[in-house]
Amino acid sequence: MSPFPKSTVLGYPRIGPRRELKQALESYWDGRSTRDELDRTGAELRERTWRRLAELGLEGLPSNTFSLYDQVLDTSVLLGAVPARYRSAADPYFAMARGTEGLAPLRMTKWFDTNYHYIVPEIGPETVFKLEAGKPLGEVREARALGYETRPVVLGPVTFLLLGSALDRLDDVLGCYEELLAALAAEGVAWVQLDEPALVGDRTPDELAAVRTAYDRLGALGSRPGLFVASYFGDLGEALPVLAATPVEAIGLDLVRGGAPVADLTGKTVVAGVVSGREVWRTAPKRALASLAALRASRVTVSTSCSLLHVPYDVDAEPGLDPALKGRLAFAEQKVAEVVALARAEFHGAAPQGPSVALPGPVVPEERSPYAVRAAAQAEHLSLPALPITTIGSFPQTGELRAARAAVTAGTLSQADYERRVEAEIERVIRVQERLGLDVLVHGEPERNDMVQYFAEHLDGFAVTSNGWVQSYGSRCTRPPILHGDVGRPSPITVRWAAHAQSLTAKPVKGMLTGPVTIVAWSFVRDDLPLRDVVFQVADAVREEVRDLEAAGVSIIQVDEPALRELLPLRRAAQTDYLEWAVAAYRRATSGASDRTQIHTHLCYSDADQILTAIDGLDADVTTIESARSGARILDTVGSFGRGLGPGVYDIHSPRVPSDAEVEELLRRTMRALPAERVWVNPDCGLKTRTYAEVEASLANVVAATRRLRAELTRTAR
Ligand code: MET
Ligand SMILES: [Zn+2]
Repeated sequence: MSPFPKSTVLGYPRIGPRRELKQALESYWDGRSTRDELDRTGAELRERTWRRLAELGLEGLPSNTFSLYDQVLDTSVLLGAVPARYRSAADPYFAMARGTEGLAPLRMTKWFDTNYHYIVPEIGPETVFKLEAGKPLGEVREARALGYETRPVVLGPVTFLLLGSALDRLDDVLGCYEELLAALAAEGVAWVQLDEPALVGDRTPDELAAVRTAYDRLGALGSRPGLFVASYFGDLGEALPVLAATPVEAIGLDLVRGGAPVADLTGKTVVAGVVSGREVWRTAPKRALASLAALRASRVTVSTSCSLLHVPYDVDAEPGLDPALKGRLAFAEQKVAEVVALARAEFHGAAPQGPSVALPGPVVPEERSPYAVRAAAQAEHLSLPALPITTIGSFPQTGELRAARAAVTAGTLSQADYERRVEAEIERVIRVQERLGLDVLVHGEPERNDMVQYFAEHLDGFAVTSNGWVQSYGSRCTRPPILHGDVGRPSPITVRWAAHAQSLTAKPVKGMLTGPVTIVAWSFVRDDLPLRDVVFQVADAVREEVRDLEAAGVSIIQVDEPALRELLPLRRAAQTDYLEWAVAAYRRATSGASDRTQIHTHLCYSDADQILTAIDGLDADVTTIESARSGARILDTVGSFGRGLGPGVYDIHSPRVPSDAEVEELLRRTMRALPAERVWVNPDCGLKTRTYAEVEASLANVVAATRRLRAELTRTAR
């Protein structure tokens, strides 16, 4: 077996340095280009990545890290786990990812504690696993034709099955992996990378036994490539000795988030993740070299702590960043260079230091009255109908709006003209909602490029990038701001837009803020302060904004915390502490509101079991939460909290317009579980990725369904 290369990365961004893949996908989905054209863009991006990694001096190049949508979905396809209902679609792959006219997409959820979303494998008793190895083999051949030998990266069997809640199918799936390894060996592939990030969480003895079974069995294969099992996002803990006792030749460790391995790994290659794939700060060379030196292994390879999928491409594509800050930053390209330098032990000099530490003041939230008192004050102040209909905040981000923002940046549109356009868009959004008959209106967030970036642009202590895109799901990317110093709010941020919207209508307009945990979760954060202190600084800024909105006459304020679960530590031992301070930060941000101001919060997933107490602890008057795609479970859990609840009545991730009958059915389900006076009606999430045609048709059906149920309520009341 050839030795493992001295330097590698676990994966690389794939959306393209100028988001070429995004453009190509969206053009294909809109029917403006062919599948061939899409595939050509894919091939160009793969070629560019391999060439760049080789130019930078990286020895071990990965392949099969490209994906047209998602690497977990690719694994479902690789193993033949394509549910029967998608097989006859024109393009089954994208039908699973995005749905079609008549077909809902597969479920999507967040990838461990990142903001990347994957498509959840759907595995049932009827699933027949069958290897379809075209993609990994194709990429190996494609790279070889360009002169590069690569290491295909495939999601490992244990993590794949855990994500699909089907570990009982291990035996069947291992048959496919055996076939895959044999095919790769026949192709002359020296090493394969099997990703097992699920092993850094708490695993049961049965699950650890599955790890042993899987890798003993794959290791026993006669003809196979070297096996490199990569873990990331934390410490392998108990899984490390299990894995080390199997015949796998190389083990990948996240030495940024995880601790130094206790096990003696003599006989193995350790692929040491000392360059963070999650953060944008330059690697401190002393620390990295010390972790490398501490390893007891037969061979050590320098690597990233996880795939570089989670950082942008290139700091040098950021001419607008302050040079002092730039000197502290490393994006994917710079991180590859760091890996190479560390592997050559040529890493000299210290990474430049950030600003000095400033601690936030003492945390003493001023509590609001108990819910019953608040609810009475709000009922009197707001006089809403039964089953109030609202939305989550954003309305379609039209091409005109995006073009106008680009024109301001380019200097061809004045700030004043831009602001007039935003006001016109707010008026349009208000009129649409009035015409449809919604009860609590929103201004539509047209001024926001993004729910975190917009706040970052208006707060001290943050920098924003112009090209720092990171993939969130499918073709969607975000540009996480960089929180590099102390946070402050020099002046009100959203008040003028909310006040403008309220001036246009007699109905209540809900003010929209992003919560402190989410702002931090979706930013790259300074690493010289505990995360908790950073979140409290942001909470104080949000608190000032809440107070100013209230003072401007806004009676309902939504503070979104869709990322609350995302920062949850993967291991239970650390979770309680996190949830305590996260809840405290939210309450600090919202508790300055008076009793008659209604505080809403919004979470975009229903798989909330781990954080139920925390959601309760937020003490929001109304919680809107995703639920349309995932059944009634939320009703049994969050439904028991005794405050307002709006389980989403339709999925906004797909262009599909829900029928009124469908919405009615979901509403009936909610009303069987909750007293009517606590039920709110709303979509699963914000509408900014949809078109006006989709939004108006969908909301019209929501209103029709709600009105039928309201009429029934009035009849039973009589
Ligand atoms: C990801 S949650 C989004 C909430 C935000 N208020 C919106 O509607 O876009
Ligand atoms: Zn949402």
